[in-house]
Amino acid sequence: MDDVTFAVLGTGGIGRRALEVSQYKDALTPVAACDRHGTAIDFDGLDVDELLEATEGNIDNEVATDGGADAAAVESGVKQHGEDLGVVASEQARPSEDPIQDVIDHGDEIDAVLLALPNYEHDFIPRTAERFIEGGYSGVMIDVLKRSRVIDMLDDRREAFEDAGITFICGAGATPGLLTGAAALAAQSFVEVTDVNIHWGVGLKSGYEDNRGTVREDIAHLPEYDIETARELSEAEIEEIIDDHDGVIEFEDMEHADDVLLERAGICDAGDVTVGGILDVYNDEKPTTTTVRVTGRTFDGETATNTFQLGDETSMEANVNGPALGYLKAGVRRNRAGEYGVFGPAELMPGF
Ligand SMILES: NC(=O)c1ccc[n+]([C@@H]2O[C@H](COP(=O)([O-])OP(=O)(O)OC[C@H]3O[C@@H](n4cnc5c(N)ncnc54)[C@H](O)[C@@H]3O)[C@@H](O)[C@H]2O)c1
Repeated sequence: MDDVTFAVLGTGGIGRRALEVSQYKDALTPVAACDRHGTAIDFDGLDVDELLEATEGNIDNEVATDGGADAAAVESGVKQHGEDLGVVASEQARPSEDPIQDVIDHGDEIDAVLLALPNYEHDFIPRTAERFIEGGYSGVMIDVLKRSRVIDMLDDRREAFEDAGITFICGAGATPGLLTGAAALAAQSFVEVTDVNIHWGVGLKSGYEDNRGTVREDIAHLPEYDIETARELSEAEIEEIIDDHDGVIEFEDMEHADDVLLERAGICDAGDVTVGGILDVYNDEKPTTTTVRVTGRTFDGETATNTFQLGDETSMEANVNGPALGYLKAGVRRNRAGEYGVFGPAELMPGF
């Protein structure tokens, strides 16, 4: 594959690790990275080591997207070791009033854009995609979002993506993402899939501080919260919730887009997919083995369950960013072949 230049929008817990993992993938050159405060751009390739070192312990994960920081964000205080906030701590970055626009303005030199942005506002990623369309971008866009409803919002823009020449890959992290793809592969033994169960275990290897955005969004999946109420929680309230659960939070029946992504790939009905998991905020070790179970009927009348498990040693960061960058490359191949529109991770696997 020819060289692929890519940008990362959001250099929080996920975006920073995406830059790091990209160093181990062939033909991928990170040329731009931004957060809410600034942009680093270098078409010879960003110095990822410098950027990671400068932003270590200095992640901007304010509870804000483009709506401005609110009181909870200010109170949370970005963990800072220098004068500069987030990516601008790197000598390669410049402060910016509109970092995403900086990337859009250089879009003709960027083959793919990885959106490692928060999902506090469900339409933030679709709106960001629209800005790329308006800015004349034609390339690959890929996100690692979790919520089912956002897939529909992206689908609503399918024609606009097609007209623009954009190949949009949605829900391509770990779950949804890697595990959705695994379910699609496991389903190939069957002529009818009756049940897909995804149960994940995450121990936060890189620690709570670096993953505050993801933990807050996960709390929104607890029955007593939603995305709005989780957004309003102060840092102290989040820590109280974590303590109330002794650091181990269990989730059932989550709104994870694996369901709609498997349905749109024709594998099963969204209603036949259940997702749950256990998050251990304070420990490296996974509280349970991440397992995908796909149950179905074979052409010759047997009923069986195909099971896929992740190794317990694989971190959340490894399971999100390896697949995200792999799907990014798959997207670039499609884009270069002239295939545009919206694709989920299951559609990039063997189909029915
Ligand atoms: N699919 C999966 O398996 C999976 C797993 C983990 C996380 N995620 C998702 O990944 C996303 C990112 O998570 P995270 O932990 O890195 O979050 P984070 O809060 O640590 O980082 C978010 C980044 O986005 C930046 N940002 C916000 N608004 C911006 C704007 N207007 N312009 C430019 N940058 C902006 C912030 O500055 C920050 O750098 C979340 O939506 C999370 O749910 C998915």
